[in-house]
Amino acid sequence: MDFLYTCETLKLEFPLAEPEEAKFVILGVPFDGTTSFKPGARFGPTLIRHATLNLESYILDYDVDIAEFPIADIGDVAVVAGDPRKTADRVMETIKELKRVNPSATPILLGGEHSQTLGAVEALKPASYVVFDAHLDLRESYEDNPYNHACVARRISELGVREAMFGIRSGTREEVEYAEREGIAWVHARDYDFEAFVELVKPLPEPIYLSVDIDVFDLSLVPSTGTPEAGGLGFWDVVEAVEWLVENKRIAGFDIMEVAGSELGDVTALTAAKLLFYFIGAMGTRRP
Ligand SMILES: N=C(N)NCCCCNCCCN
Ligand SMILES: [Mn+2]
Ligand SMILES: [Mn+2]
Repeated sequence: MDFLYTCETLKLEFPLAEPEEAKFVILGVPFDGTTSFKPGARFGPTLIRHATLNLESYILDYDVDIAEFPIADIGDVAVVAGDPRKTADRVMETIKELKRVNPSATPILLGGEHSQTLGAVEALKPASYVVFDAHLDLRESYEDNPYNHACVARRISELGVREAMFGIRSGTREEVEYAEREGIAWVHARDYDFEAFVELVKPLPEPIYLSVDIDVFDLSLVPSTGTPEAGGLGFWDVVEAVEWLVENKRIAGFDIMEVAGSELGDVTALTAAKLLFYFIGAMGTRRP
């Protein structure tokens, strides 16, 4: 099928399913219009797809081959350069189009700036937002733009979506106060462990939108992300949390955002691609 706002790009190498029949539908969002530190998020989706070429589709610890799952790749959203709100509108429209033809599809966004998660959340209307991120992203506005990536969790919270955040190690006093006022739970990267995660997400209403800002990982794993921060989580920390959510909660959608770089084979994209495979593997083998 044709979507109004997508364009062709490098696709995954798997035998791909049509979006109408797929269980997983990948959509790239190559937007980097509000990046303030390191550039390159516009290359994120292409870098992740390319990085998948390095990976086996068979997942050893699950004994599953994700190439056997119905996965569609509908390409990238045609971005409105420099305008995060208009681009997020296109993300929203694209996901709505998809859900009209395939209500049971799980959309997977590959970014691109975290600002674009807002469009996916607006389309899917989850009850809760679980996010792995170095940053609180709770600013009212940043650099004169309320749709800057540093504001995305604030905009989502204003929609009445419950939030829980993990791996945090950067924010302002105002953001911390906002979280406190609104009852938004967050766990500092220093205090993160699996038990703390389960305790906070267990009571959250479903369905859940799960967002991984790649900068949640220690910067050794994601050196090219736009606003890297030392002291982050390890790879298996996040995989284990994803596995718990997939097993125990209904997932409305998933994303891996803030992947950036300027060279194929970038470490950051390799981290993202591996996480993508684990998410699909875990979802594809969950108990019905
Ligand atoms: N969500 C984000 N990526 N936020 C990062 C915002 C950039 C804050 N730099 C502040 C630097 C002060 N000297
Ligand atoms: Mn971040
Ligand atoms: Mn973020």
